[in-house]
Amino acid sequence: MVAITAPSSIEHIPLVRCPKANASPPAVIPSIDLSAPGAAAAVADACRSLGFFKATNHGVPGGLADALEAGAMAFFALPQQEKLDMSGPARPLGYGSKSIGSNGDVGWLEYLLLSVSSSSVPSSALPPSLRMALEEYTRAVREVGGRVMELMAEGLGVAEEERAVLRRMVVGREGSDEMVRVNHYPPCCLLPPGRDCGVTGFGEHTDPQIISVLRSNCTAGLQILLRDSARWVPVPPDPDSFFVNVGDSLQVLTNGRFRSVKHRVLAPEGTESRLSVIYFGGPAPSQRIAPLPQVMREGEQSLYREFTWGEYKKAAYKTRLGDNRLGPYELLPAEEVAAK
Ligand SMILES: O=C(O)CCC(=O)C(=O)O
Ligand SMILES: [Fe+2]
Repeated sequence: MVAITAPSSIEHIPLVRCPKANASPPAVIPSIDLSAPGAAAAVADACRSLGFFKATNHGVPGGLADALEAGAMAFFALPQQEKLDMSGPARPLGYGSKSIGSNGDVGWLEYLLLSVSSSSVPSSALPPSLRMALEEYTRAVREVGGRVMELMAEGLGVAEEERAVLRRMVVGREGSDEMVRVNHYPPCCLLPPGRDCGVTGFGEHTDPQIISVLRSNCTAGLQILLRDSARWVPVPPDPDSFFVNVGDSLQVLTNGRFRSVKHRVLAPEGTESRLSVIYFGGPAPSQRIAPLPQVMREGEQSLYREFTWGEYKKAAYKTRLGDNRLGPYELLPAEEVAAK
């Protein structure tokens, strides 16, 4: 079973501007049919080049996401105080509005950040229908994450009997650190439309975990950074598919073969809200994060000083969203790591 728990100031701070990404060919985002032969190679290619791809044919019934979306929109429509009373202010878990983390990052959004535990009984006071929808959805999406991690291992050339090496760090592992985040970006009309800047919904960052699996409604806003050309491109929404992000920890576990993807969200300017739900797959706090022996070539040096997930998470909570959180752990100058 999947249990969702939400422990406990909401701050109103000035908003920041987000450049609109240049229009670019939509085909730039790889779309991978998870059930097709060759999926493992396509996943590895996408994780090497972009750290990001769209996953189709994932087996999760659309009804689960629809139920969650309905429950989440009903929750976000409640008066502010009720939302806070139900889930507590985000510290970092709980209900947050405009402020992300505790280091001054702000965005045009409200959100619920919840931990997912495989054993504990849900203690959150969220409306039961929302909690149930979250649990069902998370159970299904975690499996997608697990399958993708197996494909990643296969695409990295890990021997068949060890292909569960990444999946086992997260899925079904006692004490693993899985979280789910529901982001609601109401339409923002603070800036006149047609300018080359909008309002930041969620500032640029990489996700610190191993993997993130995102699903949104039909409202656009997500952008990713193409590392090679240093260009931000919009990700056209697709509610029937999932978007997979490589997280910082996976970058280290693969000794830089896979690269975590910088991404951000521009607040919607039309009449429709954006609603996204992200499953974050993190390992147990004691998990050592260092290049996997299964992927290292003979004599290959680690590019990173090793750390535990608990240490990295703690450090991440002390930094700003856009900081290079892996920087302090790099053993080679950043340019050399980027050139690898
Ligand atoms: O809402 C989105 O589309 C992305 C949000 C995000 O990157 C995050 O919650 O880490
Ligand atoms: Fe993110």
